[in-house]
Amino acid sequence: MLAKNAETMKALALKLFEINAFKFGDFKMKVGINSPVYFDLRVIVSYPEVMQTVSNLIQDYIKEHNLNAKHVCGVPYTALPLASIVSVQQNIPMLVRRKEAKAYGTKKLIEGIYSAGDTCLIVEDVVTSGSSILDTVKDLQSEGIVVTDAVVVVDREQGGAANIANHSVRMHSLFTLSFLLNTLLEAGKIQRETVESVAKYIAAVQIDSDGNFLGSKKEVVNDFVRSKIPFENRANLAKCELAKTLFNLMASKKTNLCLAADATKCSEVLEAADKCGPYICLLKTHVDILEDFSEQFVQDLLALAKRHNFLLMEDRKFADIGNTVSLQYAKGLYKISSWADLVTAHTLPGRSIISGLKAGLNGDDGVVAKSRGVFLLGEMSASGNLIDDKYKEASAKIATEGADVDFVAGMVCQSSECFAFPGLIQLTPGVKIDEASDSLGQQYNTPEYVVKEKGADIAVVGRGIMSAKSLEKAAVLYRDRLWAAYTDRLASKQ
Ligand SMILES: O=c1ccn([C@@H]2O[C@H](COP(=O)(O)O)[C@@H](O)[C@H]2O)c(=O)[nH]1
Repeated sequence: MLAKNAETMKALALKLFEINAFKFGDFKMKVGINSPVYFDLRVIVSYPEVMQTVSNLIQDYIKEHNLNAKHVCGVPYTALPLASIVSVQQNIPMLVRRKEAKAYGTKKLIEGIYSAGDTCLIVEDVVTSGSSILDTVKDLQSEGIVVTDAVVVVDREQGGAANIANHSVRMHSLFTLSFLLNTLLEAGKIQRETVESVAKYIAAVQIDSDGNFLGSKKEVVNDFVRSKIPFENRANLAKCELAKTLFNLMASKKTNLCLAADATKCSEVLEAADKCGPYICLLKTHVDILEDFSEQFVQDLLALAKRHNFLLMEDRKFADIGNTVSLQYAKGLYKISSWADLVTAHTLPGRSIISGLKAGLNGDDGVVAKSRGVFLLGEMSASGNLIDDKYKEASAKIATEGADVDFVAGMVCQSSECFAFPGLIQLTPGVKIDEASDSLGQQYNTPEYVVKEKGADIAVVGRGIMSAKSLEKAAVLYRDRLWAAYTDRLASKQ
């Protein structure tokens, strides 16, 4: 790395983390193995300043190391725009490798003007085994083009460089995974445990001299699965300030119980909030079922939340177009954005659901987006609900990718398969100790089952507490069982 670029590199590493081009969790890789760390450099096309910085660094590297070649070729598809910028700014003619030969016409695999014997420099975004680079090298070589060097943005340090070197191509990387991890550690963005568990995984999952993953022949332990990380550590990974606050509150108060205070009189909600307040991290409301809603109720509820240290979530399940959602959130009788720390929303309208909510905070009441957040619905507990795997996957993408992830505190869902990112909170409703269902489609599971088997971080309990003879005793019982299930989950081997 050039000394003059050291600061730029560090700033870029932090920016890549901020824009989710670099994330931690439990990710399925192309090679079929799960990984605790994932790079998605496809997102950088949405950040022109990041594209410019990365391509400047590639160009500096090429000049500094005299990697002169007659052509430049990006490995499809993520590296194509980077290679294009290098080509234009350095005046090096580009070659484009097709992933599939055209079914008609020339049937060429390499587009551009070249002659056998020409040299070509490869540009790639991320290298794991190096197989994508080698596929491109093979197609270039079959046209008689000479490839000796490849510049990559990130080397995951799993043996890709050696694999490529076995085919007589030198790999040069701007970033190594270790550099990125250390930069995030130094900046306080991740903890030492994160660095150690990623390093342990990378050391265990290296490729052998035949280019195969050693880890694929044995059980790979990814101890970066979110259910194995304590809440206080997950707080450091959260992109949303409210998620950080909630994780820390859960860890310090030792509770992962959310009370669904579903009552139709304000006095009943306030009574439940006062009696159960010391044992909960979150109190969930449906203010539209209150028959006597008033501004005074909001003030009283806020005072109880402060006294007993819990957050408020209005389970509004917003689902309209952005403009309507912004008005439903901030205006009307309930002025939800002025008092609810968190709200829930369906992902049915797409990403505009989040921008609509954020727009609702642009009014003149002084509430800032940093002090608010949303839980997106990824699954429902109602039997026969219409959510399928495709919808679930798309919802998880909205929660984990793009500029608005700083507003997403977590997902309302029934299982850990819904999302992998440990900086998000899984909120699971449908929890009751002694019943499996109600007469209107609600399905229940026990506290132990939802936390240990299904990955719930916070369990939502409504009638299990609200219908009990003693609200306080019921809250203590659920709090104790849920917290014990969480500590068992952390301690268990699998
Ligand atoms: O999928 C979902 C989403 C939200 N809920 C809400 O949680 C509570 C559950 O109440 P219980 O009395 O414990 O059944 C309620 O407010 C629902 O609106 C859900 O149940 N399922």
